Amino acid sequence: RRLLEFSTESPNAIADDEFGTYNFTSCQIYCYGSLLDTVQMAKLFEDSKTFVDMKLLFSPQKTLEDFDAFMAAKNNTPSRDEIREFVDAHFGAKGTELDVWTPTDWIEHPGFIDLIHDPDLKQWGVDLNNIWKELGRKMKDDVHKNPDYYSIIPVPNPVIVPGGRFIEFYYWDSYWIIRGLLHSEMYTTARGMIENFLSIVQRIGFIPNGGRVYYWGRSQPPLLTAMVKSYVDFTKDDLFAINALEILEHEFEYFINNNTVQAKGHNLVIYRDTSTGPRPESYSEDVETSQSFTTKEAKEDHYSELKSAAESGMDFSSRWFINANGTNEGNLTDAKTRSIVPVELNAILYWNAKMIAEFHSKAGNIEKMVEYETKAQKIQEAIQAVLWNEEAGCWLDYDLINEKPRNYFVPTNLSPLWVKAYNLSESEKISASVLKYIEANNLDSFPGGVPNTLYNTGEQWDLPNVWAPMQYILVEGLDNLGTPEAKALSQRWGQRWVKSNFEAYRETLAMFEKYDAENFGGHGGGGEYGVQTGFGWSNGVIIEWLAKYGRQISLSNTGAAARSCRLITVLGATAVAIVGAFAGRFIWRNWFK
Ligand SMILES: OC[C@H]1O[C@H](O[C@H]2O[C@H](CO)[C@@H](O)[C@H](O)[C@H]2O)[C@H](O)[C@@H](O)[C@@H]1O
Repeated sequence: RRLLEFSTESPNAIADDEFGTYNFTSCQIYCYGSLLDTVQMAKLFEDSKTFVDMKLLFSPQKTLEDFDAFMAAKNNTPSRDEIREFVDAHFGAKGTELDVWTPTDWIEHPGFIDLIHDPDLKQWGVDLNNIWKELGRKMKDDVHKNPDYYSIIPVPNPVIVPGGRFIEFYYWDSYWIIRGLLHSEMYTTARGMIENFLSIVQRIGFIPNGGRVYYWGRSQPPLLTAMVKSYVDFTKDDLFAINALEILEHEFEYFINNNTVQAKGHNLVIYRDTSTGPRPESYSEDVETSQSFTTKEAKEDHYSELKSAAESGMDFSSRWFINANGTNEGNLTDAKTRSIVPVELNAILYWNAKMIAEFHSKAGNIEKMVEYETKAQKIQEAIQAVLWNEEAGCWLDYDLINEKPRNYFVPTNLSPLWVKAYNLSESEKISASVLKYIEANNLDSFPGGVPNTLYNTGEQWDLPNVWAPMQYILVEGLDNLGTPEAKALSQRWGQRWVKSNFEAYRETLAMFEKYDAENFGGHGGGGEYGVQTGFGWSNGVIIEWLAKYGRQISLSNTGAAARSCRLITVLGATAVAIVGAFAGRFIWRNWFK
């Protein structure tokens, strides 16, 4: 059963038989249509996202009427300056719907700071904890009163945003942000963000990619249940999870019902998108890459592949390219996201089913617990049968077009370790295979972290870029595996990531959205927008790992050696002083008395 039906009358109206209907009126302006096309193709702004984040000065209806009149008056061919005048007269500045917000539960000295020994890292922990105050955003009351005037999706509680051009919540980013907040003991802010997501599933049926109506056709890796689990692990508030169960099940079923495909006789899940047209926030960029396609259908397919890649969170990457030869070489026109079964999405859904089963067990709903354990079991079997690759010694994405595994490294190939989506009794064997895979792909040879792929295309989710969530999946996955070798590598990679992020911070006083695998302390680049700072998930991962490794990491051996020397000097001086005092007393007593 498809839970969500997209109404044909108004493509942005989402009718969900269990969770109500939600209609983004402002989608007529921000998601599709002639106004969006005219303005975005005029390229008025350096960043295409700027226009779709601007506030409407009049109702969507009046704006559209004025636009029709404007186009008629200009013979449907207005100049760039005339379009700019229209925009100036009808739109206000971007981001005015949000106030910077100091989280009310922010504290100056959360306990994790005391777990850090190195003084410079300790100060960095303090700085990172301070950054939450810069990334806090609260919606103005007017957003709730007049939502049609904005592209922002109204939510009840303030949020922590990623930073830079990303001034609204992002779905999967929020998982690492929330874990960071929990380590910073900001339980109310974390809970508020989770409640926003729960309210969104209730209103819309699923969680869009980010907090703007123009993301309405796509989600991101579904980590809401894991956010709830993190909150409960920190606060022991089981009731919070139990009360959320209906909504968590709904999100799980949404993915299963809308994204399932068949591979080798098993049900597995892919990324996909349900909207039409180019990405509103990168409109002209998508129109440009669509030029190589001649028919309207082919262009639409291309847009869907790009938006499905955005649903994966890895926009963009050679991971999603399938060229005519069935390999990953190519460019965005080769994107075939919907034909690739991604390891992590299936692993995350397995994890969701396990966590939902666990929450049902806490609630005493035994039948439901068994139901979700069974669902988890089925997904695990499918992952093992289709995605595990004995020859490579790792899990691999699966190409549905050429019916073959895609033997290209992506950190997500190891994501089943992170969520324990494998037969735990085989940990020793899997550990040996995976460590061989890591060696064979030379993954330990990069000073700045494990890159996202081994192929440099200039896209931001390719070599040499390294991303915090991916380091997290690798490091926590290897740690979970539990063998001494896997644990040792996990610790080394985790500590290296902390040191390399610190080096970048020491030089620039900034936290970056992505880093550079080839340069210790270097930040990332490439893709369709400049590298952003802030930055939610990078801060979250570092705070968690400062708490985890803070007692062990020292920034430099030189520093450690200097401190040891100082200690020896002090001890030596004390010893000399004591011996001297005894000698003095001896001489005084025996010679002078
Ligand atoms: O505007 C281009 C794209 O920007 C976003 O993607 C990137 O930033 C997100 C926020 O940090 C992150 O979740 C995503 O993984 C990044 O690739 C946005 O999510 C895309 O939909 C958008 O097209």
